[in-house]
Amino acid sequence: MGIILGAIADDFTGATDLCSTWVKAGLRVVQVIGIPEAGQTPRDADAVVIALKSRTIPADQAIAQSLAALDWLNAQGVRQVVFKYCSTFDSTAAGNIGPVTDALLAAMGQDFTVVSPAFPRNGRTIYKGNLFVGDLPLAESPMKDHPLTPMRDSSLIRLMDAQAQGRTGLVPLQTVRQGAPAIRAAFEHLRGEGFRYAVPDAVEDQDMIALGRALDGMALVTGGSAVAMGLPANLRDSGDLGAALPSRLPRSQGRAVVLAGSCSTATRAQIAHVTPIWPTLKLNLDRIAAGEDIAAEALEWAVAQTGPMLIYGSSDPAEVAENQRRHGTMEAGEMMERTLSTIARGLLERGFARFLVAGGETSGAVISALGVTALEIGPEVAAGVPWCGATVGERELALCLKSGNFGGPEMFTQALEMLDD
Ligand SMILES: Nc1ncnc2c1ncn2[C@@H]1O[C@H](COP(=O)(O)OP(=O)(O)O)[C@@H](O)[C@H]1O
Ligand SMILES: O=C(O)[C@@H](O)C(=O)COP(=O)(O)O
Repeated sequence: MGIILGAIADDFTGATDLCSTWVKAGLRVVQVIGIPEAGQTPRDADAVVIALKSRTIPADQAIAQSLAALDWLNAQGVRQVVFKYCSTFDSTAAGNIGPVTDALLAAMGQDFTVVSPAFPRNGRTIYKGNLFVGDLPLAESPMKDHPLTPMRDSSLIRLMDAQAQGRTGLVPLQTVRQGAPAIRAAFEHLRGEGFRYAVPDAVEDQDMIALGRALDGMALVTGGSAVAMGLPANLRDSGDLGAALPSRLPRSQGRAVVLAGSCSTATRAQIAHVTPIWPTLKLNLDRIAAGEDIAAEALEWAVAQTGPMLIYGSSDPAEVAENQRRHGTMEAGEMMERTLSTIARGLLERGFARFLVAGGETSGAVISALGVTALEIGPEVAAGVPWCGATVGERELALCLKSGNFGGPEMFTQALEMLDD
């Protein structure tokens, strides 16, 4: 039948989140790391998700990478493309969600799309065009202190106005609740009025399902993983899907480590949970910046430990702000990502085979350093966080890429217990 759905994800945790959504909906999904070679086509896949690390890079580079990913997806003959970004609309002041959306629309010859980061199951809801994280508006949530993409406005309409070229209109909850035909009519109305993007309100999964129905035939869809929830049903109706394969836990033997670069409230709670029960090592950014070989020190420490362990850079907002003041915002982030990546590579060489990586940017850096090119999506540890399998050389690895914001406090231990054999 061939690949029907394609997605371009702006980070690696976001890509696995989307893959997991589609696997649960019965699609056969392949996640590829970066843009595959021109002639390289995954077999037996209904959907391919291309994981980029384009969330915080300069907008022109994010556009170029996204357009190259689109070219590859088009060559596979996909019918619909999802541009997957974060359910908390993580973006820098300069973009990249707006500029990439505009570039994809132009390249696809389209003039209208949806903007829907809502993810009700993880507490991301949209009401009157404002994004909420749990009980708090986005700008009052811990996302206001994100190291690279601090979110200081909750209005998706204003955020899009600031980033994108066209106008953004609202599809209110009352309309969404009337179902797919009413949502479609609202899209047509907005489009007729010259709007280029529609933000539909959504507070429950049923809103996402109705929205998914209304998106049947829309060439480009943009948003979080939940916007893609309803899309497989459209394909199933048309009889275009192959038989679903059961997802399975990765078969990997080897030692386990959690590598955390996320500084989110959720990740810091997960770190606090394992600190009394696991060996833990915190990396010091000042020492990294001073050129000390922190990675070598960490590797020596890791091989001397027994059982699962945690190596992390994560700090609270005050320490992150101080590090950024001393070393620069992007520089501090990159130094920590580089160090965690070097450690990951060293651990792989020392027989570690189970890696849980906390943080989207961090996962991008670590997975690339491990030489992983594709992921097989397995069962979920928490909503949006699946275990994944990957082959590197002759080795089978188990990888869990955890979005900074996802998972309860016990998630690290729960994840590794799932693999115990
Ligand atoms: N102590 C620290 N000081 C400054 N930046 C840090 C520190 N620890 C980690 N970082 C950086 O913060 C960023 C966290 O982003 P990310 O990995 O995407 O996490 P999340 O999934 O929570 O968004 C990374 O670039 C990481 O290197
Ligand atoms: O949509 C989401 O929240 C996630 O899929 C996501 O994009 C994760 O990004 P990070 O929080 O930076 O890991």
